[in-house]
Amino acid sequence: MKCVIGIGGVTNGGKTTLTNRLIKSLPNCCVVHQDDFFKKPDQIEVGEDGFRQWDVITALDMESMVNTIRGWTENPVKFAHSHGVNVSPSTEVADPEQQIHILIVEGFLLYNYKPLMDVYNKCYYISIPYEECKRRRSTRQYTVPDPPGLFEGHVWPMYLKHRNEMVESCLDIAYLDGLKSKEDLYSQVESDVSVLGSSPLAATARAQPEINRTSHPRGIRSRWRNTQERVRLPKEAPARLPTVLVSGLSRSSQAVGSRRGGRNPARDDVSLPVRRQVSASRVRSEEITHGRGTNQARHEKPEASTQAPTSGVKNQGTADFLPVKPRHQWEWHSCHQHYHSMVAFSNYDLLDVITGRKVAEGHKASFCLEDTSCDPRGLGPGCYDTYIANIDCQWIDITDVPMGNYIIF
Ligand SMILES: Nc1ncnc2c1ncn2[C@@H]1O[C@H](COP(=O)(O)OP(=O)(O)O)[C@@H](O)[C@H]1O
Ligand SMILES: NC(=O)c1ccc[n+]([C@@H]2O[C@H](COP(=O)(O)O)[C@@H](O)[C@H]2O)c1
Repeated sequence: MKCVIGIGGVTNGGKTTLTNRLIKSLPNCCVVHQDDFFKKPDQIEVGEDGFRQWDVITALDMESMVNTIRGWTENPVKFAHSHGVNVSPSTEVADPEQQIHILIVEGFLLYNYKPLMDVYNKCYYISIPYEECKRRRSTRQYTVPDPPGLFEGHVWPMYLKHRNEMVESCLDIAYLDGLKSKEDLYSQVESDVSVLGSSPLAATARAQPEINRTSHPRGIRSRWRNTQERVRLPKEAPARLPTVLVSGLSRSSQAVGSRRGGRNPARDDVSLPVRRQVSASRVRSEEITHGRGTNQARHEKPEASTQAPTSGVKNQGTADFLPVKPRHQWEWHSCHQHYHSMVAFSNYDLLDVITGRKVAEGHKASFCLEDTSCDPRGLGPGCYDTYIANIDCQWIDITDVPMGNYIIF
């Protein structure tokens, strides 16, 4: 029986500490650290904000990480041997399917990479508040030290962005409060894991004294994904789908494309990211024009509003990024004074910079996505489209938002 446990969470939340404690007590337990898959500094892009973009998925060699996890899935005993992990003697001889094998995958961006989403039998996510995170981070030495302002300007905004995306992905995640003591966090996870020991498949593992089988609250068992299912990983590295880059921040869209001009049988599967950070720019109180009064009309600009910043959308993939709707179905938007080929491309909300709480909601922004630089049909590979900030109807109503520091997501 194989079981993959994800220990995800904010930087310095205590992921490594918890993982190290677990591997000491769990039988036949291997670990994959996401940090080991960071690309070299010269391969990390520098954003418009001047910071190296360490906290985005493209800073990591995720294909290599998937391959490593696949290696464990295919032969956990061999994997354990090659990683210096002792396996219990009975495991050496018995049918591997009748033994417990655990893999802990630990990292800050575990649940934002589609090929890995189905891999976990159990997902944990550790959070700590902004001030504590900043404090812990200030004492940490990474291979490349943090330049001044990186935490506030890049690390934390990216954490909020990815956490929001993760929440929207509806993965079944158990949230852990990283302010709890190290021992409390360990006990909480260990009591979940001990459920494994009571599974009929784990009969042989029951004899192992190092699993402390504490009683567990009702219902926890059902929160485990079926560990008898085989861990699913893509057979090959994911195809290079059209990927779009917005304002220097990239994330794979889940779009399936075709060669330019060709038929695209999967067009209706094109699912665009509905939420995208357009910039980590801070909306300072003095930048917000405050006026009272409400204005609920959908396309009427309220007295107090802030405008979404300019966003550039670039197709970084190798296939076309095409609208789902044919041209005759595109809608004329009088507010923007142009046609829209897709209803909802992005959604800008205003979040409190520290708590990440949504304080004001922008409406869904639709786009027509035509090449600014190349051909006027969709976005070809390497082409981009720009939506400048002064295009109307990209505002967020901040009439009822108190003065403060916010991020537009
Ligand atoms: N539960 C906890 N309470 C207080 N400090 C903790 C806790 N867990 C970890 N730490 C401390 O926080 C720092 C970061 O921990 P680490 O496990 O390396 O975090 P991560 O792997 O999530 O980046 C370390 O100094 C560690 O000792
Ligand atoms: N390991 C490295 O090479 C390296 C370099 C620069 C920054 N980082 C930082 O590592 C963090 C993720 O790791 P932790 O979750 O262990 O803190 C990211 O926030 C990133 O900024 C790592």
